[in-house]
Amino acid sequence: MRITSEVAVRIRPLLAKEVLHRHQVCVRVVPGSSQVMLGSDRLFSFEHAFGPESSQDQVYEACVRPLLDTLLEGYNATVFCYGQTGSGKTYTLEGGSLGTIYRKITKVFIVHISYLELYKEELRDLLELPTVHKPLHIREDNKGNTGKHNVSFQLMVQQCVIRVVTLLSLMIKV
Ligand SMILES: Nc1ncnc2c1ncn2[C@@H]1O[C@H](COP(=O)(O)OP(=O)(O)OP(=O)(O)O)[C@@H](O)[C@H]1O
Repeated sequence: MRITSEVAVRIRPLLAKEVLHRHQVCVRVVPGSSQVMLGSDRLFSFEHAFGPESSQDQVYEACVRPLLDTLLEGYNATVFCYGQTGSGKTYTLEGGSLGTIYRKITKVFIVHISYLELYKEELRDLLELPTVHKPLHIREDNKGNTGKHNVSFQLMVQQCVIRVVTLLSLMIKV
């Protein structure tokens, strides 16, 4: 099996409260490149680098759209957001009035979507109403596989992302 991956970094704009507290921007995209400069002398390279002015569409076109084509060729694809709290993961997936993941919805088919967050050791169902908190547990079976109920956790996360991406591809092709 051949696995390829691309890493993109996105720098979000300062929030109003950060501006109010006179926080300073300490990282910037090197113009015309996919590198970011931390401070004045620490350079990091990525496959894609998006500055604070980047739009949801730009991120979508560069990072998600190409996966849909490979998905239709039969490959698996995963979009994974990683970052400290408040760094913009949710915004990138859902942000604005319609986010990267949802903005292409023009027609709805029968779809099954799982949307999970793994924070430290805690699993949260992000589609659950905020008023209904049902803790999910990661369990280990007698073979040492971790999972939620009988489903391999890794497989489950992979499947839910694939389902979302499949949904997007359906929506884009209609
Ligand atoms: N690219 C962006 N442009 C404008 N605002 C943004 C951007 N990215 C994030 N924000 C804003 O920053 C705040 C924090 O973002 P967000 O909630 O997406 O972070 P998060 O990484 O999902 O945090 P957590 O891990 O705590 O859920 C929000 O108010 C969001 O609207």
